Amino acid sequence: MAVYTQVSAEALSAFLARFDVGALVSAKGIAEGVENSNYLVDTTDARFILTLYEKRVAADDLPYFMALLDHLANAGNPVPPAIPDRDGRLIHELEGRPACLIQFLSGVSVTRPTPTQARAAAEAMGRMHASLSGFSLDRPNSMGVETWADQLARCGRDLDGIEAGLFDRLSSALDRILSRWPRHLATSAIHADLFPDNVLMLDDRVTGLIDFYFACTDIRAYDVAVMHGAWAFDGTGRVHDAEVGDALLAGYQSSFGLSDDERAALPILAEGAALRFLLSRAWDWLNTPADAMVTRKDPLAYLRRLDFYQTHGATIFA
Ligand SMILES: Nc1ncnc2c1ncn2[C@@H]1O[C@H](COP(=O)(O)OP(=O)(O)OP(=O)(O)O)[C@@H](O)[C@H]1O
Ligand SMILES: N[C@@H](CCO)C(=O)O
Repeated sequence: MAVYTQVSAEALSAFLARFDVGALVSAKGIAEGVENSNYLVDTTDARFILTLYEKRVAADDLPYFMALLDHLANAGNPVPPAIPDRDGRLIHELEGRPACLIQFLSGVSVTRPTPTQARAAAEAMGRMHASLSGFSLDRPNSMGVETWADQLARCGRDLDGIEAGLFDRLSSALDRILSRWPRHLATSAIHADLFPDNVLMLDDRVTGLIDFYFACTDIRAYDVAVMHGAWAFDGTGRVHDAEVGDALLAGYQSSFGLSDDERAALPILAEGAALRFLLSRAWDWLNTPADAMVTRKDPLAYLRRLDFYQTHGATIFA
């Protein structure tokens, strides 16, 4: 569940009174998501998402995220901008937390994307990248390549409790990735976490790209690599779905495209993306009690992707 901070009806009514959005009708906590507290809020005028930012989202980063969403929404991308209050403010405080009232988008996230849905989602990512060429704000990637050595070190030999030999395997994977990382490729603002649960769809149409709280400046083609790892495998990471992977690349190509250098770098970018999610999941695995309310995500599902990309990356991205 993801409602860490309870909001009283009184506090919510007073909060909504700062906006031109009508009066409170109902508010329900949303179970999905693990990072922030989200509520579905209905008013006499419309439906909204209320997000209270918990500890993983730094309040100082919110202006960047909100500017990015605003830029993308103005360029016609299906992303949910924050609603300004009567004074034009986007970022507020509620129940002691930074909070934003966000446009509600219809659609549901798919759990097992079809090739057609994957193609549509990657097309939407390509259009987003096209819109970001004029976006000038910067945010370093807090989970980027420069952080992986520290993340590996802080997990340390505890990794071997997840799987025997894991620390050594990841140390050599990291060496391999760092020595080949394509630092020369074009950078841009990227989403950096465009998993199926962050894409809302109605049938085969993308109605929303959400959860921009890892967005940052990084190698643009890395966004494609993250998406490939998240979409083109089953949840365990054991089964690679080549049709979905090919559809993703075709969709991205049709709306934005990869240069020859970017395409050639996809295998190592995909290894890096697999290591990034492996490390964050492993840290959470080691530091979240097994009986916590939040479901821990399996780090080994990303070890399997890492192995797959090391063995087959050059072939599948050829
Ligand atoms: N703008 C929106 N319109 C409609 N539904 C939304 C919107 N934003 C979020 N949601 C719903 O709330 C859920 C949680 O949102 P989100 O993924 O942003 O949460 P999070 O806690 O940051 O999660 P994560 O674990 O994915 O980082 C989504 O799965 C979706 O169902
Ligand atoms: N999408 C991430 C969690 C949020 O970053 C994962 O599945 O590990």
